[in-house]
Amino acid sequence: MAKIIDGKALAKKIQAEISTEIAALKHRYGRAPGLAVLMVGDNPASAAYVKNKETACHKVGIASFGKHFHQSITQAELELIIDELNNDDRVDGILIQLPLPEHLDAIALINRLEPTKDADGLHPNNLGKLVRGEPGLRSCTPAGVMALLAESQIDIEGKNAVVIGRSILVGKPIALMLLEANATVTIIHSRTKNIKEITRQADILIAAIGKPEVITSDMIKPDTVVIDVGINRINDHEGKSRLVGDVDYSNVSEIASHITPVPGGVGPMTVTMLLKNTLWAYKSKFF
Ligand SMILES: NC(=O)C1=CN([C@@H]2O[C@H](COP(=O)(O)OP(=O)(O)OC[C@H]3O[C@@H](n4cnc5c(N)ncnc54)[C@H](OP(=O)(O)O)[C@@H]3O)[C@@H](O)[C@H]2O)C=CC1
Ligand SMILES: Nc1nc(=O)c2c([nH]1)NC[C@@H]1CN(c3ccc(C(=O)N[C@@H](CCC(=O)O)C(=O)O)cc3)C=[N+]21
Repeated sequence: MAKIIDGKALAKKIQAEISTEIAALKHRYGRAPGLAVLMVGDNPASAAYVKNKETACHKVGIASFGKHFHQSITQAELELIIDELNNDDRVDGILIQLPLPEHLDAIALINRLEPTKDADGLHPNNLGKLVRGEPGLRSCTPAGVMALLAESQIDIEGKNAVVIGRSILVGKPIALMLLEANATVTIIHSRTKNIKEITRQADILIAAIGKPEVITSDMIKPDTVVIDVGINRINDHEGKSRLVGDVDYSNVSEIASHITPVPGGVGPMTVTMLLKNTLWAYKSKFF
């Protein structure tokens, strides 16, 4: 049976550290760190996630400048709001909740963010720093995955790491971080052939696909470390809605060496890294 990598527990531990650090710094600097989350429309999954972030901000002492806009907001209106937040000294981090409605150009909005306030690490400046191995704001989910591997004392150097998914938000930055940690990295995507042959070579397998339970136990070799980034809402046999990952947890956990559950794995770490990035941006203003 695989060891369960407990993301909820690690998130709690790191959030307690963040909270202590903020309590000390806010007196010295005269204000708390601030995070603005921009959400457009009412995608229920996004709404739940935004709420989680606000609760977490409140817990650690980060001021929340959350803004929720109607589906019909225009590109120009959002650009103006981003400019205002870029110039607002109380705001250290800004996150644009993705995906945005079709009529909006997400890339143009991300490019407009002040890179030092890009709490999600998606601005080209920050992704460029990641590619070059320079310090900078790192994407939250990938940073959360790396923190989980470190906490579980998983050896990365020289290991075969296979990442399934190549999005800018998750797959690509995870692959780069694993490379930075000296893994031999393979990226699988929807056009990859013979996927199972590749996943069976993995010492570390990261699933970031967005399809429920598609990674099955025949796709991995025994003792693989399995990190499940996927968050999928499905209806079970009784018609009840529940969250599952991209990994068939019950079967894969029989043969993997370590595995992250969904919920309680990568998700809580994403929120925690967002808080950590906001604190980092705040501190870099004063140091
Ligand atoms: N736990 C967390 O904190 C977070 C979880 N998520 C979850 O992670 C998952 C991935 O998110 P995201 O990266 O944004 O999703 P995207 O849809 O942007 O990317 C999915 C990737 O998976 C690839 N893919 C799709 N189907 C297959 C397949 N059958 N075989 C191989 N590759 C495939 C796609 O390939 P191609 O590029 O060729 O289309 C693409 O690169 C989602 O479930 C999302 O909800 C996301 C962010 C944070
Ligand atoms: N710009 C941007 N950055 C993101 O990082 C981003 C985004 N947009 N859009 C949507 C996805 C999705 N995502 C999640 C983060 C945490 C949980 C999370 O906390 N999940 C809990 C469960 C939550 C529940 O029960 O509903 C868990 O897995 O234990 C889920 C999903 C971040 N995303």
